[in-house]
Amino acid sequence: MEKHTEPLHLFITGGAGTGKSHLIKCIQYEATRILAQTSENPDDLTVLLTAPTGTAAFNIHGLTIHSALGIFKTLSPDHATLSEDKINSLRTKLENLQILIIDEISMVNKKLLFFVHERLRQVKKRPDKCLFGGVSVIAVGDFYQLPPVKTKRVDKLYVDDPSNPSNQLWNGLFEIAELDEIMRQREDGLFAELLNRLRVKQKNESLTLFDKRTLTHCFGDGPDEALHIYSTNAEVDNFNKEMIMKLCTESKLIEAQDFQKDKTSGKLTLKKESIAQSQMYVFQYLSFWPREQE
Ligand SMILES: Nc1ncnc2c1ncn2[C@@H]1O[C@H](COP(=O)(O)OP(=O)(O)OP(=O)(O)O)[C@@H](O)[C@H]1O
Repeated sequence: MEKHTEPLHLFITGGAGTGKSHLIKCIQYEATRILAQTSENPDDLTVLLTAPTGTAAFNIHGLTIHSALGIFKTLSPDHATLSEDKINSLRTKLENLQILIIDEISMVNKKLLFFVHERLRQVKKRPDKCLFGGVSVIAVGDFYQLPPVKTKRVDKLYVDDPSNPSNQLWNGLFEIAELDEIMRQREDGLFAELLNRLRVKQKNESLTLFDKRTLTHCFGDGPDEALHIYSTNAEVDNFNKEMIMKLCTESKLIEAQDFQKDKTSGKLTLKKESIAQSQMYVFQYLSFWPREQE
């Protein structure tokens, strides 16, 4: 791989289960291996795997964008530039970074992407116009999935708004690659195709008769150990209770003790009323099982 190739801006998209996360792990592995050959120190961090939330980052064994690039959650303009001290310590970690991978890009808004651009530019000591400081960016995700929190429509990445200076960081810049084969349900083609149709459906569009039939056909209890998904908490509780009763043969009554802080002394005191409530709660669940003979 040439050391000074033009930076890549690639958006990999596709519906749920098409293998986006799987693919980026492969890209990270291969790119790290290849770039290690051109680095002076093979242990240099050349590829960074990130996601906008902790859960999404955990799923790909990566870091959150905020922690990886020293970005504050508030995204306040005061923090767009880091102090020299902080930027230096970030620079020691990222000075050889060549590829930034961002998973779940649908949850990133224009402001956050601007902070990413700014931070990389500072780390790489590049001028304003140098997009993402010359680092290649591979964004992965599906705009039909979760949107960014508390973001107006115009601040969403895919909304083309030339009046917004951050618009140029996404619209017209990223090349699109689409994965169109669902890998997660690959043994059930009919169901996978139905999921693809649901993906692009509007709330006010009703299901076709064919799709309704396919879904009805999917109803069933399945094996007990399989993950069950219900639409209400009451149904979840019922199923959990049933399973507990099936699996547990012994019962124990545990007395709960609830404490509260005394406003005058500041000490914790036992709360009388709620003990009864707690006991009832425990009893409600445990009384289904046969009690031990006293
Ligand atoms: N090329 C492949 N061959 C076989 N299995 C694959 C392939 N790509 C992905 N998978 C499997 O398909 C499942 C879904 O993949 P993955 O989680 O990467 O999809 P995704 O597009 O990121 O989904 P989501 O949008 O829901 O996060 C995983 O179990 C993964 O191991």
